[in-house]
Amino acid sequence: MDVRVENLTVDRILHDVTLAVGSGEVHGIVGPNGSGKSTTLRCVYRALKPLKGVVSLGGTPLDRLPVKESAKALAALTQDSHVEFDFTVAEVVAMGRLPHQTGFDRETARDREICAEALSRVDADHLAHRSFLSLSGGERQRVLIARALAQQPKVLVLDEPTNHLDISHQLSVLRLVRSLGTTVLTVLHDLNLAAAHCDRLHVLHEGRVHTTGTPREVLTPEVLREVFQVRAHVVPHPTSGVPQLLFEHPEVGS
Ligand SMILES: Nc1ncnc2c1ncn2[C@@H]1O[C@H](COP(=O)(O)OP(=O)(O)OP(=O)(O)O)[C@@H](O)[C@H]1O
Repeated sequence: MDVRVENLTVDRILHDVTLAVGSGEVHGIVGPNGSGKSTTLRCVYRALKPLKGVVSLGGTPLDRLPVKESAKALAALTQDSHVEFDFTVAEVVAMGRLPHQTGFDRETARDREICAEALSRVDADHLAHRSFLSLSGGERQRVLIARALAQQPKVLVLDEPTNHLDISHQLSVLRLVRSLGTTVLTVLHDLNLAAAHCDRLHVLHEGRVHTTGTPREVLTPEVLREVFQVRAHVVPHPTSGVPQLLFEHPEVGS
């Protein structure tokens, strides 16, 4: 299922943001703090109604898609994905199945199987009976990713999914996300991870799309200087060839 964002405008925050994610592609949104990345995602997962512009899922504008349908199609891991009450991890992941259930439906054996598999994919099956609130930041993040996977969405929207994760889990979560074959739109702060794991990147700057393209097209010293105000060397990764950035220390050559 493809995602189209056209001329998205949110009062004083986003200005005519347009981007498209092809079905099954993994796209990253990158940009400095406050550039509008989370606000763009909020419009996609329907937490925010734009002043102007349209978000479409599979060619249908969100305002013509019943909430239940978009909840089935799209899962979001957000900066506000909080769990307030003392649920167990298994209960939190089971919430991912709710859009697929109706009325007084009870959880089926298949639901439980899907949830167990989702937990196992993020290396968290051993946490199933723990209280969610007792988990570390990284463990919580993996459980919230499992909840999104349990939803079996066609589109995954992720706001900094590697937050709190150690390097091994950062890599395994991004590899997993890529292996799903699901359409993914993710905000990532780490530009090297974004280059390695995304098909295309959209660089946001002051609420506008500054540049869009493959990591090689987008992550140039010029864009990094103009948008992020850093000096960087771009070198090919020795095995994968994807661009990787080496940042210049501020006092070096300044
Ligand atoms: N509800 C709101 N009311 C007023 N300003 C807002 C609101 N939501 C976001 N903003 C502002 O809009 C700008 C963009 O915010 P957004 O969270 O989209 O940025 P971001 O690129 O995700 O930033 P970060 O990298 O720091 O997470 C920021 O200046 C933020 O303070």
